[in-house]
Amino acid sequence: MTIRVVMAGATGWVGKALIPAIATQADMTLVGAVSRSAAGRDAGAVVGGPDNGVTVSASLVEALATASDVLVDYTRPDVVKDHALLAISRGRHVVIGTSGLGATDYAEIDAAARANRVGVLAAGNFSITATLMKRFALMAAKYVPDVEIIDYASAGKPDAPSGTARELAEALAEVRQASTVRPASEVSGVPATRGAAVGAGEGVQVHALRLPSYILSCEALFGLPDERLTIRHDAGSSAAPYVAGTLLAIRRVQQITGLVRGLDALLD
Ligand SMILES: NC(=O)C1=CN([C@@H]2O[C@H](COP(=O)(O)OP(=O)(O)OC[C@H]3O[C@@H](n4cnc5c(N)ncnc54)[C@H](O)[C@@H]3O)[C@@H](O)[C@H]2O)C=CC1
Ligand SMILES: O=C(O)C1=N[C@H](C(=O)O)C[C@H](O)C1
Repeated sequence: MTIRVVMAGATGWVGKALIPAIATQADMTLVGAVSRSAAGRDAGAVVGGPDNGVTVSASLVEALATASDVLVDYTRPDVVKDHALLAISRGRHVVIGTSGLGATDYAEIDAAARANRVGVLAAGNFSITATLMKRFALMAAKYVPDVEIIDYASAGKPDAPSGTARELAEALAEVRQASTVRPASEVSGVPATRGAAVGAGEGVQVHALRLPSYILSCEALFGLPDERLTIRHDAGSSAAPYVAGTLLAIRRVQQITGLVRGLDALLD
């Protein structure tokens, strides 16, 4: 049966790439789209393609009045959690691309999804190579106890750390061995320059840079005496890398109950 998809953030950078991609998939159909600025217009036309017969809604509540299976959210950090909880309460599965949420938010979303017997698939980064970076970093953490993350993004990015860095830090914090580095709390000077510990336990230090010219890059640095390993991902300037991973998530989320975090969970 065709998967009926609602896209929130339809006219955004990622939404504009996803809507035409969904239209070319034989096993899914766009049945709803949300954008306040484009409300009332045809969703295909607002992203620069042919009409697709879907009228853009001004709110998610409005879009969910039509029957659907999966909500895909690429909106804003201050919007995504309410969207996810609303869709879950209406029995929809949810694919979360939007950044800004952390372990505590995801625990709440997981509980709501289990209570409503739906699936949620959230990934800080739906690109294949960013997912491989996470997988390789988790492998390295088995052998190297000391790791820190540098998160590079554009000057105007509204959240820090990025979804990519946050998911990576939280995953590494779960598997890391005890650090050999002097704790930031025992450093004199300006301890905040040591970054923020993200994740459970001692966490992983994350350093978020925000500067013009960056798009999004993420680096996991592992140090041992006299040697160092850097695992780095660089995103380019188009949203193309996130399309295939999001389509995969749309296909798989209906087989899940509760939350799965990270595209790596879907790769063999
Ligand atoms: N997980 C991943 O692989 C990726 C995640 N992202 C994240 O996805 C989010 C969106 O990224 P972009 O598309 O670049 O942002 P964008 O700013 O280009 O698009 C966001 C869209 O959401 C709309 N929006 C805001 N509030 C809304 C609401 N209440 N209801 C409906 N629509 C609303 C905005 O008007 C805008 O059109 C960001 O948090 C970004 O960090 C971006 C790229 C990849
Ligand atoms: O805001 C962005 O642009 C991006 N955000 C995602 C994040 O927060 O990790 C990832 C993507 O590469 C671009």
